[in-house]
Amino acid sequence: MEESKGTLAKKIVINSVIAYGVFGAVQVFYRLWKGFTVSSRMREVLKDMPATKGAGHDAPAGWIRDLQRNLYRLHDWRLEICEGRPISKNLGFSWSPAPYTLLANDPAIVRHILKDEFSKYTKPDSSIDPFFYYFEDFLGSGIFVQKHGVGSEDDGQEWTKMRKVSAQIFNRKNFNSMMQDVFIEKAEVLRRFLERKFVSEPASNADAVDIQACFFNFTFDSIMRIFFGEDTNTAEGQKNTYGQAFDDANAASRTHGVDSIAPFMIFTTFLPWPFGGKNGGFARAIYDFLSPQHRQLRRCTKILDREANRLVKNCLEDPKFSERKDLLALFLQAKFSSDFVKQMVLHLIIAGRDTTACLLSWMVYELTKNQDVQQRLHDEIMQKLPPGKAMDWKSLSPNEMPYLNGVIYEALRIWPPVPFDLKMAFEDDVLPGGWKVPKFASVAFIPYNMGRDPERYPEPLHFRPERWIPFNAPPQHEFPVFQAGPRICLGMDMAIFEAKTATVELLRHCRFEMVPGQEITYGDKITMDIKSNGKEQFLVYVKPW
Ligand code: HEM
Repeated sequence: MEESKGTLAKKIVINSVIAYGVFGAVQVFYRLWKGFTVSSRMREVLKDMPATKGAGHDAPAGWIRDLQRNLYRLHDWRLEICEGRPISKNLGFSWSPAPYTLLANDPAIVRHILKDEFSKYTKPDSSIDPFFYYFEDFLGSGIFVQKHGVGSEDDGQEWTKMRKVSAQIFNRKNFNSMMQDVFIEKAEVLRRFLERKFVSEPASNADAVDIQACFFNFTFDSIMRIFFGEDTNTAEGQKNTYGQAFDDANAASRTHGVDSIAPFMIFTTFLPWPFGGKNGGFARAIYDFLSPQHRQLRRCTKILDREANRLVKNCLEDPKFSERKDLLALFLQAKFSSDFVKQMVLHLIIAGRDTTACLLSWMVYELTKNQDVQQRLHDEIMQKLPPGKAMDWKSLSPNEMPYLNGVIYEALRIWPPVPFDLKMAFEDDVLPGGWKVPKFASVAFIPYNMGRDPERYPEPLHFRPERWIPFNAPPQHEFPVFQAGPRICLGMDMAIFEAKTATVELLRHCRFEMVPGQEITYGDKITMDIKSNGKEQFLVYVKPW
């Protein structure tokens, strides 16, 4: 009796293992078959579109090796492989819909995906794109990762709500005037800090200032006050828990996202549920658990959450709550839940802080390379807005300060803070020019390439603010540095105003010179920062005029 019970249990175990083996094999086979069918169809639809330029780029995933070799100069590589083609393709794997990417440089196509057929193209699906999956892990489900249109489960209602609420608050007059005062005050703090670093000839390396770090501190301090009503002073070296956790989480989500591209493909395609499958199953949970980067991400998101709770609580308990004009208070006064508000604010920080700091860093880089431009800009500032004269939206407008405006636009053109961006097609489509797009292909628009197109901008690498005088705002789809269409950047005016304020305040007093011996390139983040001799920094000497 005992023996037959044991034999029965053994049989059950063996049969279960066999059944699971068959079930698993069927799953994997089904996924491969489905992936193969979808990707064959994508290739068929794309057969008339040229591949990007490069050996092997015609073959499925044939460009990946070339990409790996060129990662350190990614944007210039893209410029070369797309040259002269309104759109070109990078075919994905034969057994998966990922990563089929179409690289567009033609304004008509950009307009089509971002505006005319807006509802067909949205954020990539995190079950196809691991990078996006970890971005969501870090950012939760705020405005940046919300889908719209046919690719979203709620027909874009959540995104519409977030966009509406933030747009109303961004347009409020009192919020805008508060913003203006904060930027001016924080720019003054930075200027005083830099004046303490003044050097005379000859300067030594010990006197060098990492101006990029200064700009990241400036934009962080400004945003903390505008969004949270919190007074931080990282510009003068003060440490800040929220800022540190934010930077560390951002870096960890990116590194872990890139590292997990290959394991993600294996878990989702070759492992049966529940060990693998959609979103990677247990295998992915274990992989994440064992990864130091992912542990770092979890640790930081906990800190961010704790800090955000503290800020929300302080705000609600503030006796002056009803008079406060920071974004957090405005959201809470409008009775949005604190969870919604925490996410919104986190997204606005990621949207607004690094982008503007990158713009200012590249602008100073160009000013150090083009001392005649720096001199002319200083002259305009001393003539129109000398020290002591107040700045506001009007006095910084393109009409009042055309050269300053030209300098900012020229920096945005050559060094767009978001140099590359993509959307995923959630329906078959046909682009202007007759190019067919299959469902699940990603379509990228590339401000870096478009700003360096010699037909639109002759001698594109020459920094010439005069190109923008007199100023006619470029059509969004021809200059998609802030994106275009219904999802155009909400903070565009704020960013340009912030950059102008800082530029005027600094250039009134300080002159910048590049520290010699730096090999300047860009980093590999979503926002393009400066790398000098392999480090994320840009060293300058600060001198009086
Ligand atoms: C030079 C500075 C800036 C640049 C170049 C820039 C660029 C962009 C780009 C390219 C996008 C589209 C991203 C995507 O959905 O794929 C975007 C979206 C957005 N930006 Fe900016 N941005 C800048 C500054 C700011 C600032 C200061 C804020 C305000 C906090 C801000 C708020 C937003 C928001 C909320 C979105 C999402 C809009 C939506 O999805 O509906 N940005 N920005």
